Amino acid sequence: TIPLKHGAHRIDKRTDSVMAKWRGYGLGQFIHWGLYAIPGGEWNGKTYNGAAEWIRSWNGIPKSTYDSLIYKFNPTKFNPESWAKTAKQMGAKYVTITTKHHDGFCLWPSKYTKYTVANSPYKKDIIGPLVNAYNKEGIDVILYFSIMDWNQPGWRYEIKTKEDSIAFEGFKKFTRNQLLELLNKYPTAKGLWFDGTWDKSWVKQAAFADELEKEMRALRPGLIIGSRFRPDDFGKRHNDSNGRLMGDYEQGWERKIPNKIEDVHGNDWDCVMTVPENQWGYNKAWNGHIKTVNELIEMTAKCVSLGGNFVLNFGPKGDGSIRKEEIDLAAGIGNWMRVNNEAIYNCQYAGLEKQDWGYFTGKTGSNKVYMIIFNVPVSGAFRVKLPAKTSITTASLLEQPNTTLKVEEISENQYFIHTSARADNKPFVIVLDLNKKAGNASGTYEKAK
Ligand SMILES: COc1ccc([C@H]2[C@H](O)[C@H](O)[C@H](C)N2C)cc1
Repeated sequence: TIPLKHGAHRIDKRTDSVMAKWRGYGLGQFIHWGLYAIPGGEWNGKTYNGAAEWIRSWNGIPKSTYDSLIYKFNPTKFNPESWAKTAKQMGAKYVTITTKHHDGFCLWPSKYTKYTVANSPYKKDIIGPLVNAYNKEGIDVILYFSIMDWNQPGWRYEIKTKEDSIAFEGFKKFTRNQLLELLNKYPTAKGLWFDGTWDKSWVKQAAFADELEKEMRALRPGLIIGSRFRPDDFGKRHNDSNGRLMGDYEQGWERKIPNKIEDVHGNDWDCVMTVPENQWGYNKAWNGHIKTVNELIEMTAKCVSLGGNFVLNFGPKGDGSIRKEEIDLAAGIGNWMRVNNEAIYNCQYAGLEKQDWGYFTGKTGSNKVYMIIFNVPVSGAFRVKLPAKTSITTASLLEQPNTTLKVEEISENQYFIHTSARADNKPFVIVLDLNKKAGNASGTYEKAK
């Protein structure tokens, strides 16, 4: 291996209780909210074709015009309790909230810049009431923070001159100040979700980022920081130059889901997903394919079946209300989660061979395996293949626990589970009680060779 001073500092998954709780969340909510929600992807009757939260980078709106949107930020319909209730009803166990996106506008009254809610007509802190409202609903909060900050004069895409490096040193101090400010102002935040760390300037800051990460972890023991924060000695991100994961979980699954367990490389991970193809901030038009409740339930099941969490993004409007389509999706997902969340919460990769009818999830530390069914075979029988010396004690419908299902042994460790035809076309769950934990002895997946 290549000797690194600032590579991964931990080889395997974290084993502490804070991370174990994160591992079991299953379903989360992402909130992208800021000045970009005011234009909502359009300006002067023209539509911006990129992601709405990137509209400042479009030549359809002058940068100074965008920056003066701070004087229009007055979300009269902002109601943190109703946002938190929507997430609770959906079944989200954690929420990731943008404190500052790339445009540099801070949703908290930061002492280190004027470009915050404090200098908007709204005046008040947004992050504090959101953290409190979500925590009151029993939902943990992760703070999204963009290192790249288009509002900061000291930010540089690349450090070319002496002047650049002096300016960037000031920017690094500013960044550290804001991060410590966030951790001190919102002590119940469980983690930080970093973004905007791909620029040439930042990937040269291995030592600074390593020091800062250590300082934040010391300030907030148990803090969860993903793979997208710091570069290693050679500027490698997400995985260091020895292929080891930086941070506590893989953040690379953005709008994509792994297809097989080998793709996960034995890491913790979450998938952050947009409802349209690629819009995080509020976008009026919402062109193209808008994902349905069933699609989103299947994405949740697929993520949990491969040992990850699924985090669905909401883009509240500039006035602070959440659009009806998102409210309806949250309600639809919640209706399914209310009945079936036992197959999602505190479940992991079951270590069983994937079958066409859907996804296996395994209850952490138990012999229970769930079959989340999306494709009913024309035969009506659901194939299950178990490792050697593992057998099915009982099979039942999660929604009707006392109905045992017929289990037909086909051959050594292969079975057909039979169920009667179902009226609705909703995904459903079969629960298997096995005679011992599925997969390998530890029930968790061995690191990919
Ligand atoms: C360079 O292409 C990018 C960079 C950052 C993003 C941001 C999005 O604005 C959103 O915040 C997402 C989580 N993040 C990766 C999207 C595309």
